[in-house]
Amino acid sequence: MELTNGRSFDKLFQAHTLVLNQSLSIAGLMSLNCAVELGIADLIHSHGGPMPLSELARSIPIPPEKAPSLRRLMRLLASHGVFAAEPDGNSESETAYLLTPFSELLLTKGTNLSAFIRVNSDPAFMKPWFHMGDWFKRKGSTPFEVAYDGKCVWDLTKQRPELNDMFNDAMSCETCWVVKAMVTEFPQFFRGLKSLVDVGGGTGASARMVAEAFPDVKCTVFDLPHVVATLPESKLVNAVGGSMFDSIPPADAIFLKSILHNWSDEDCVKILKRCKEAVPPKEEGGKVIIVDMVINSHYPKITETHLFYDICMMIGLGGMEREEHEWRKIFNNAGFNDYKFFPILGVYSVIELYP
Ligand SMILES: C[S@@+](CC[C@H](N)C(=O)[O-])C[C@H]1O[C@@H](n2cnc3c(N)ncnc32)[C@H](O)[C@@H]1O
Ligand SMILES: O=c1cc(-c2ccc(O)cc2)oc2c(O)c(O)ccc12
Repeated sequence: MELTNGRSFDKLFQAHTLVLNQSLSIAGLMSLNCAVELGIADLIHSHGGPMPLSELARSIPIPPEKAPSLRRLMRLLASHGVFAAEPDGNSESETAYLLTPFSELLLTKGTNLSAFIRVNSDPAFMKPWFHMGDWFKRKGSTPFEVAYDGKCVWDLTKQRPELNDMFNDAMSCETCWVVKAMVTEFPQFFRGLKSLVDVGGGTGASARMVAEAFPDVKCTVFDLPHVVATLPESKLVNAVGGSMFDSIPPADAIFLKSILHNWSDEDCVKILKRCKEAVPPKEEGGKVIIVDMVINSHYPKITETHLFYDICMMIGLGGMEREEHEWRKIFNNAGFNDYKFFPILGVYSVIELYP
């Protein structure tokens, strides 16, 4: 038959479902962003137990006629595991909502990932996605640069402080979460160090966490001058402005989290050469600690996240996510022949390079 082209009707409708599903996947991200804007996770948390929809509607608060829309929003979010839904014990027709491990990561108290959701659903940061097709047909640059008249992320954030703050807050909330896990569960990476420089350390979140957990380690955050200029005075960490392509302040260890995936292979080699100049030899405890992604195919959700990030790096920064053999090539080209991969932090691996 013409329509099925030899395929079963079921197969055809599975494909049809996938096309419709993918073409509306924005509903997932933007509904999540809406939940962040409305502070729904905090409201359920303050309620202290399963929260009936009507109470949630009153606490946001929303006009009564929007309650059915809130029910639809919560139904989608619950189907994605953001919240859990159960029948309300006091009313047959109502549903009550609870937090899940996902929405616990949205609570403002503590380390939360709300700023990360906000940046990825912000119109200014979404704009480059609309220029992807156009960019493919041209030479050079990135979709971000096509969207912003040749400006890269760092040019735009330098020019627009509100975007600088939004980007840095997003990076730092996510990093706090990861580095907190690292210092508590894997302290061996930092033990014995006398000094550490967090290169591209943004708001200094990682450096502060390491300094708090290891008071003997002198911690420095090194980033572009316009980023370092926004940091408050701190007794805990030094802040140094500059470019990692020029020179990096010396230390026992250089820490690079979510830096190298922003850059091309050639730029990564340049950065790592500067890192090598900044640390003492392995025998004296020198090392570079990288926290970044290594594409693998062990867990489908992790692999999918790596591939999403890879495209995000392509549109935003001209960077990429890499497989282990691609990382090895970069390390060797930068003069590091001794390194170890530790796939221990979910989507992230820790990689130690020894000079
Ligand atoms: C994706 S963010 C990562 C921030 C932080 N390491 C984290 O994981 O949250 C990249 C950082 O690199 C910084 N950066 C960009 N170009 C740089 C350069 N040439 N020298 C130093 N830092 C740079 C940016 O300002 C930004 O803070
Ligand atoms: O999660 C992100 C998002 C970006 C990003 C998104 C959209 C743009 O137009 C530019 C950048 O950049 C990131 C990044 O550089 C990083 O190292 C980690 C996460 C993200």
